[in-house]
Amino acid sequence: MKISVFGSGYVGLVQAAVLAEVGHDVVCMDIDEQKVESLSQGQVSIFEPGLAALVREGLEAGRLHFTHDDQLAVQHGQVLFIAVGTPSREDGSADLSQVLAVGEAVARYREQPLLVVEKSTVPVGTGDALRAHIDKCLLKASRLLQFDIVSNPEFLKEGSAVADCRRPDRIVIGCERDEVRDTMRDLYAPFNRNHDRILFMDLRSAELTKYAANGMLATKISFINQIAELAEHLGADIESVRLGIGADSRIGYHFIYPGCGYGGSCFPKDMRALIHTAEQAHCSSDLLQAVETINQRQKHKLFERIQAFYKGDLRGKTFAVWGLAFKPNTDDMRDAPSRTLLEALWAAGASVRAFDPEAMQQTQQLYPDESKLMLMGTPESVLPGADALVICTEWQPFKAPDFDLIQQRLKAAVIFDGRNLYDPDRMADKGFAYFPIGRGQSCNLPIAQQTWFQASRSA
Ligand SMILES: NC(=O)c1ccc[n+]([C@@H]2O[C@H](COP(=O)([O-])OP(=O)(O)OC[C@H]3O[C@@H](n4cnc5c(N)ncnc54)[C@H](O)[C@@H]3O)[C@@H](O)[C@H]2O)c1
Ligand SMILES: O=c1ccn([C@@H]2O[C@H](COP(=O)(O)OP(=O)(O)O[C@H]3O[C@H](CO)[C@@H](O)[C@H](O)[C@H]3O)[C@@H](O)[C@H]2O)c(=O)[nH]1
Repeated sequence: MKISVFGSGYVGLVQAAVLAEVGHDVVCMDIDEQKVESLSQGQVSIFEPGLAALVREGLEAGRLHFTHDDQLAVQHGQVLFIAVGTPSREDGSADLSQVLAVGEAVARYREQPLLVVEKSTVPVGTGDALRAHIDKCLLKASRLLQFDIVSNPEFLKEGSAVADCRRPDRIVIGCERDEVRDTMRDLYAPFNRNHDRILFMDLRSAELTKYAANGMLATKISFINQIAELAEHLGADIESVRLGIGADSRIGYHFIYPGCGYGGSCFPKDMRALIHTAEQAHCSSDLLQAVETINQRQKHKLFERIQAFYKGDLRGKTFAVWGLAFKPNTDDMRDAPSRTLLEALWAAGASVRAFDPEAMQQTQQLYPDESKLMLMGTPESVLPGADALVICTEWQPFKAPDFDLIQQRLKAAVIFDGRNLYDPDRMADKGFAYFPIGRGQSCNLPIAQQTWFQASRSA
């Protein structure tokens, strides 16, 4: 099938490459000329396991093409995916200007019937608004076009985007006509062989499904982080609690890892947009707001812990940071919790030496001032002379490090762990002052709480 994909970011590029892999003839369009140029030569600027090889295979097979010519791209496919950005506006709502711009290109250049598929995450009602926008543009240009709007939200996770697209848990399709359903079923047939993963529904339900999925996942994270805070204050261990609740199959082990808050390009933005949508619809959004508030607090947790340990004076101190990307296996720094930490440390007069296996270039572009941030080539090289080690992202190589080496190189054996990678008892045995998240007595409680805790234990 001939397919056009607008946007060659994490979603558009992966979708285009995976569709080309199964035999579709795909043209991927982006307004970023430099990106198009590099992609046409098989150079992928984002880090996503398996993606670069897949793009090169698609190019070599002649089934994947990149262009910045919107006319060519609009005219190519019988199905056109919109995978452009939908960033937050100041009031939290989703900025749909990139989506509407694609609609304008459709109205300007398309002559044959077309399925316009929303792949971007867009608020409920966007499908209707997009249809009205295209109709308005057509009317203005005195043109006629037969087109349908389909909602087909994307659920891929960064770091496993190719695998998620090849084997989706479900394929949600919101549309209105049987003929459209048949085309979408044909398009996704290679991904739907072993059991039927396609869920057809109406447009608005499909749009809401995407936000509800992210809302549910974000809620799980803020829930466990709130319980982690409680565990700290009560002298309980959140890691035992996590296992204890995860064993209940109704709860499960997924997405209940406590940490230094959720980040990335999706959860924070989509939670804000969902809250905005609820407000616009005069519905309550208390739960969603609480999830966001808890997350904001959680992102400051590491800094607060560090500040408490050094009694509020961080001037002249240096911190070694492991992990900058918002999660492992990506180089994405969008809304990464590490950024909250770095910026707070700098504001308090400290400097940072940091390492991340993939996000160094992105970080360098964001924070070029070397007097504040020194980016080093290995995890070990950030340690010499640093006052403490801080862990923001749970990359594999950080999970079993050489603790003797850490101890030798740091000024003092102090670790603040935003991802609970190590066993507190073993760390104490090794002579570390170790501060994880939600692990009872190891969490550097303020003195008043420690006194209360000790008193309540001996009572
Ligand atoms: N990143 C994820 O993990 C993920 C997962 C699921 C859904 N989503 C959603 O998918 C959408 C895209 O996300 P992303 O992370 O791929 O964004 P991105 O910023 O990585 O990529 C968007 C791309 O669209 C291009 N673009 C902008 N306007 C354009 C236009 N008019 N025509 C063609 N290209 C245009 C940009 O140059 C950019 O390359 C968002 O709505 C996001 O919420 C993202
Ligand atoms: O138990 C957990 C799981 C995740 N996180 C954090 O949550 C954030 C998001 O993680 P993840 O969901 O794995 O990454 P994303 O790539 O942002 O994917 C989410 O956002 C995408 C964009 O909408 C959706 O498509 C995916 O289904 C959804 O998982 C990261 O900062 C993680 O560190 C935790 O703190 N604890």
